[in-house]
Amino acid sequence: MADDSIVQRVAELRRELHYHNHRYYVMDDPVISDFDYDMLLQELRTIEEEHPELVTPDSPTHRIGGDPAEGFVQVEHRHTMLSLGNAFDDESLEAWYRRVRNLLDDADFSMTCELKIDGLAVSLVYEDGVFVQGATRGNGFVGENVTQNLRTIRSIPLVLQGDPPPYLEVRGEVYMPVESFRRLNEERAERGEQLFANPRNSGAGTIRQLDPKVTASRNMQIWAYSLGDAGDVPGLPDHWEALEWLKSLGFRINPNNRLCYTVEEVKDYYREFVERRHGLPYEVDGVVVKVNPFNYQSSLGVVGREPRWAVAYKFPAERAVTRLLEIGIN
Ligand SMILES: NC(=O)c1c(N)nc(OC2CCCC2)nc1O[C@@H]1CCC[C@@H]1O
Repeated sequence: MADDSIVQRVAELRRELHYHNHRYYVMDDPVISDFDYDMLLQELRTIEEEHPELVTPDSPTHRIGGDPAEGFVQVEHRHTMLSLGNAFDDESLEAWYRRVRNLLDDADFSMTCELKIDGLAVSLVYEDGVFVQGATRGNGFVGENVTQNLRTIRSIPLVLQGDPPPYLEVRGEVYMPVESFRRLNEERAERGEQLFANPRNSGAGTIRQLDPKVTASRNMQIWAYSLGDAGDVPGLPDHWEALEWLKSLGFRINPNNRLCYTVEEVKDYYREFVERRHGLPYEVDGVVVKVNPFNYQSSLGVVGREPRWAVAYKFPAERAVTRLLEIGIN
């Protein structure tokens, strides 16, 4: 049985490694060298090998899980994962805005504008601050349990910082960065294998791999974009505060999110990213506009599976050839 000093050292190493993992993979701002990080990880691995009774599932040494799964177990989402209605031009965005204002008796309200990441929506469940279950969106009600694969994504925290509630669900979009997609296709071309059509397909395929080692070998990332349900965390007045709070817990929140107070500001944000979208290291297919205050979200409610309080303002479609040339495939 390990003596107290070993148990203390293991707890200290885990705290340090989760912190440095957060600095490197979530903040992209490491404070120690890769070498020093690896030394800490190796020290923990050595102790865990000598004292297997100390190993815990949330240990930073266990990001790349066990054996390949036979298939995926289904998971029912505690709160339905909603879809988004689309707007394709300023008129339909303004029509959405007017409908919302009418339903809110002409109240003023702020809106969050977020880039619509072109990836795979996932649900992350944490109990007592520890990552316990990850699932794909599926049909919105039932998804696939892909916990082992999501654990390999370094920007998904295994242990939360701050003071999380006993149960917390967070939603995010998992994606393959464009550069990783290009490199993956280069390797596949060299091996004469079939190429992936785009980062979204290769990302979706990677998350639905049966073998977590394959997922771990591809540089998948996540942007967290909402709570599972605003009701899970009483005391947060609106979505913008919820995103700030999620960031304080250790989630990776997109720095381009913007709080807007008028539909003109929303249009400015949209036009800014029509220009900037191809300079981003990940694919986006529009802007998600959300009514910010939670009380307004709940009074607006949901129609079918689409919230009245959100809309996806899509970027104009592009000629596929131009796109392939732009990301360097010709
Ligand atoms: N893809 C995204 O970046 C994104 C986002 N930034 N924010 C949301 O908010 C949800 C919450 C209520 C309805 C949509 N959804 C997103 O993606 C959705 C998930 C399922 C279908 C879309 O991909």
